[in-house]
Amino acid sequence: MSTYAQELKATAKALVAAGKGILAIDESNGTCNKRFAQLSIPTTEENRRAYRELILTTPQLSTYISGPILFDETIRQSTRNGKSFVQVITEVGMLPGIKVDTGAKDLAAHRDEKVTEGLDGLRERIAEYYSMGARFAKWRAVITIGDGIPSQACISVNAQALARYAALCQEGGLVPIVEPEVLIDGDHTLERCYQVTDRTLHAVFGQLYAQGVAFDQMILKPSMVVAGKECPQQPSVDEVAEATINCLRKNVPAPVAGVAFLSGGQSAERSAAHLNIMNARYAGICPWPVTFSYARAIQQPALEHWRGESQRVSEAQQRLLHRAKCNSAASLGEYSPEVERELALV
Ligand SMILES: O=P(O)(O)OC[C@H]1O[C@](O)(COP(=O)(O)O)[C@@H](O)[C@@H]1O
Repeated sequence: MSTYAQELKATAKALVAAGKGILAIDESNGTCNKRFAQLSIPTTEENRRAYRELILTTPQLSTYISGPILFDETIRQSTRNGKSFVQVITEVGMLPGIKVDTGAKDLAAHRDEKVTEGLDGLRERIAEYYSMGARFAKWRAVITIGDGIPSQACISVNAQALARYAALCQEGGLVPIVEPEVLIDGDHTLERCYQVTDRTLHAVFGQLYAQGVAFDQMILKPSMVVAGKECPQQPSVDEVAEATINCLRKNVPAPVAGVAFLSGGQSAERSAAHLNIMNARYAGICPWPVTFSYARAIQQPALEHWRGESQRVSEAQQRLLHRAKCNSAASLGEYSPEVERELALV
């Protein structure tokens, strides 16, 4: 048992407390710059810092957000006035998180498949992040659906790495967020996504068990069971919610502290609607809280409004808070068109 067991249990519980979710702002510089470039925002370190300051200083953010996940560059940054971001986060009662993987790289001998790297030196990096104030971590594995893929090799190596990362985190006092993302890219059906998610979660929990990871001290960050973006038969919100809950109930052990979804390229409204039905209809039969850990589905409207202009910060923050509030409502099964429309009244 980890010497941090009690602390890890308390942290994991706090991350998925009722009405709260996790805010993923851990885009690597490459991904953050890509999002900036799409909106013609100059891709500088100062703009990344200013954007993260906008997010982290949003008034009332902690009403809906238990903790933000940061990137290595961000955890070392401060506000314009010199207050470290970690201090900004902890002062309002949120928990600082950190992405510790170093990215999904091409998997040798397997075309179009990826394996996530970052295990070398991870024990030492975890110790440093803990001493900086981080209390949870994240590692994302990527599973692609396509002709003849995913291979069992891709699923196995990613599941093994996720479990090695999770065990190291618990040893070092960080709650691991275990994120196996089945990508939405492609024209596959909902059924195919279900099969692949089922295989993936089965392998991931097999490895977590085999490597001694404590389920009540971790959070699962899965993708929802959806049809591929290019699939002509798009399922209804109800179908996605039902398939996703069925797949999770089949594979996720009851002691797991919580499930916090990624948004994976779904629209902001759609991600909230799916999460809402899962909670409104199925909360009673799920042994774990079901909430959000979105990046794009919370940030995108704020980023599109800000566009790098300092005079738009306050309105961008209103947009961010609105999405956080909508998803908080969805995590309670209380999201509605009225909640969605509230921003117009601000
Ligand atoms: O490719 P990167 O830079 O690791 O970023 C991937 C992003 O995907 C996420 O895991 C999920 O984000 P989405 O909710 O936008 O799908 C984020 O936490 C992370 O920022």
